[in-house]
Amino acid sequence: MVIIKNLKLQFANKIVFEKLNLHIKKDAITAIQGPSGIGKTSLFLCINSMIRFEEDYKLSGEILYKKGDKYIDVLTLDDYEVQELRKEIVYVSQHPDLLPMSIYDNLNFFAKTHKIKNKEQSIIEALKQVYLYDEVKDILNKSALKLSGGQQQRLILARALLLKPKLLLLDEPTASLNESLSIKIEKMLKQQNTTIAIISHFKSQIKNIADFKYFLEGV
Ligand SMILES: Nc1ncnc2c1ncn2[C@@H]1O[C@H](COP(=O)(O)OP(=O)(O)OP(=O)(O)O)[C@@H](O)[C@H]1O
Repeated sequence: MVIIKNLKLQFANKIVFEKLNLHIKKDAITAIQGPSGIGKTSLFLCINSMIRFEEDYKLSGEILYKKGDKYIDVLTLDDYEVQELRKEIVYVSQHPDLLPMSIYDNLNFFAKTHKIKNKEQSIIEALKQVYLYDEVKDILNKSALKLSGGQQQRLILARALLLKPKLLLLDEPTASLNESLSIKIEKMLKQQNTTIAIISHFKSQIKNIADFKYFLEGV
């Protein structure tokens, strides 16, 4: 689904990674590990091309993404093509980036822009998938920013699942959750019929869900 060849990323004069080669296989879960600051989040931002919003960066190599039955190189896309790409590749940040709106509207906004069918039912389903529905069903019109860290993290995961992405990039998706919720979320992710790449520093999590593993090492 994604083939990364000889990727090099640099901010100003600092090389983050180079000669990076990696495959994200369709319908499998690929785990990305590595020490703090090695470039895991930056790698995800390269894959969905959000890196282009950063200042003073240089990116070279190839990120081949299978769109339909042909591969496109993410590095060569124009802004419109990138916008379209982000409907298929959804990134879930480790820092919940919720909008200053109600819980419901945080989902509804994206459901509308992505033209999700059976919107209301799909929103409820997504909240149930992340084990949040029972906690928020009576406060759906309250601000999402008032939720706890763990609830916010599950809400942005629900938002991503709602969009039914072809590739889901998860950056430490359970970092703010307790162990029992983390295990439930892991099981749910394992049952998804989608391609997932996940950054995680939890060895047990990687053991539980990863089909393939990569460990990023310093340059
Ligand atoms: N916009 C930026 N401008 C300059 N340097 C940056 C920028 N974004 C990230 N970096 C640097 O690039 C390196 C990789 O950062 P990144 O966040 O990708 O690492 P990470 O492996 O995800 O770390 P962590 O596990 O702590 O989240 C770090 O040294 C970071 O300071």
